[in-house]
Amino acid sequence: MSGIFCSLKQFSVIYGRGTAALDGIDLDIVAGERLAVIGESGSGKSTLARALAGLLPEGAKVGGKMQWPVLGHSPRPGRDFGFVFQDPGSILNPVLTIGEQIAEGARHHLGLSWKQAYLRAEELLGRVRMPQPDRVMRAFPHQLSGGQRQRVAIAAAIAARPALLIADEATSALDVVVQAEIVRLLDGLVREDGMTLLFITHDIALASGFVDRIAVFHNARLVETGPVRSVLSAPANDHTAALIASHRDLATPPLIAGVAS
Ligand SMILES: Nc1ncnc2c1ncn2[C@@H]1O[C@H](COP(=O)(O)OP(=O)(O)OP(=O)(O)O)[C@@H](O)[C@H]1O
Repeated sequence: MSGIFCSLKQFSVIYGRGTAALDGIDLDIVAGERLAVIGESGSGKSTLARALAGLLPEGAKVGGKMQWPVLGHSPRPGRDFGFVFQDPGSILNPVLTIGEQIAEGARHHLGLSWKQAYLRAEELLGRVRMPQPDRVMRAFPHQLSGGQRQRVAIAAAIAARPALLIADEATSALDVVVQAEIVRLLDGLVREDGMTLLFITHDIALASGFVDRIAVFHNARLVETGPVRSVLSAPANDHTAALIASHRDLATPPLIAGVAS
C-alpha cells in the first residue's frame, strides 16, 4: 500500500472551555509507515490518537481537516484500525475468557461463526507469540502477566486485519525487557501485514529503535517531523534536542539491533 493514509491540515482540538490540546497540526501519515509520535505528558499525543480514532469526548471542538485518502472514509473502530492502550486491563473484560474476547472481535468484524472465530483467536494468540495459546484461550485476564495481557490486547486489536494500528503508550507500564519484546512484536506484525503504525510514546529512545519517522509534539503543536536518523542526528527544533539530550539511553545501541534507520 502506498500514498497518504491520513492527512491533517491545520487540525486542532479544544476540550470544553480549555486551551487547545492540538493546535494547527499539519501532518501526513503515509500508508505502511511506522510513525512515532513523541512528546512529554500533556503535549497532545493521546488527543491525536483519540481524534484519529473518532474517540474524542462529546463537547470537544475540532477545527481544520482530517482526510483518509486511502480508505476514502473515516476509519471504523476495530475494522480499519486497532487501538492498543497503556493499560490492557481497561479493555479486557475480567469475566470473559481470553478466547471469548478475541473471538468476539473476529466474529463481529469478519462475520465468522463462533467456531471459526475461536480458531482465528487461537491463531492470533500464536501470532502474538503467546506461550501455550490453547491454555490461554481458556484463561481469564487476571491469570496473565502484564506483558501477556498486552499481547492479548494486540491480538484483539489486529483480529479484523486493520490497516492502521495505534499504540498509545502501549509499553509504558511494562519493564524494559518486556517493553523490548512488545516493541519487537509490534514491529514484526506491522511488517508482516503491511499495517500503518502510529506508535505514541514519551520515550524517544524506545521509538527510535524501530520506527521510520518521528513526529515531535510540544504544547499542542507539532514542532518537528522527519526520518529517525535525521531527527536524532540533527534535530531542527530546540525542544527535540532537549528531549534527545535528556535521554540517557540514546547513546547506547537501539533495543532492536540493526533496524534503526
Ligand atoms: N477529556 C479531557 N478534557 C479536558 N482536557 C483534556 C482531556 N483530555 C486531555 N485534556 C488536556 O489536553 C491536553 C493534552 O492531553 P493529552 O492527553 O492529549 O496529552 P498527552 O501528550 O497524551 O499526555 P500523556 O502522555 O500524559 O497522556 C492536556 O492539557 C490535558 O490536560
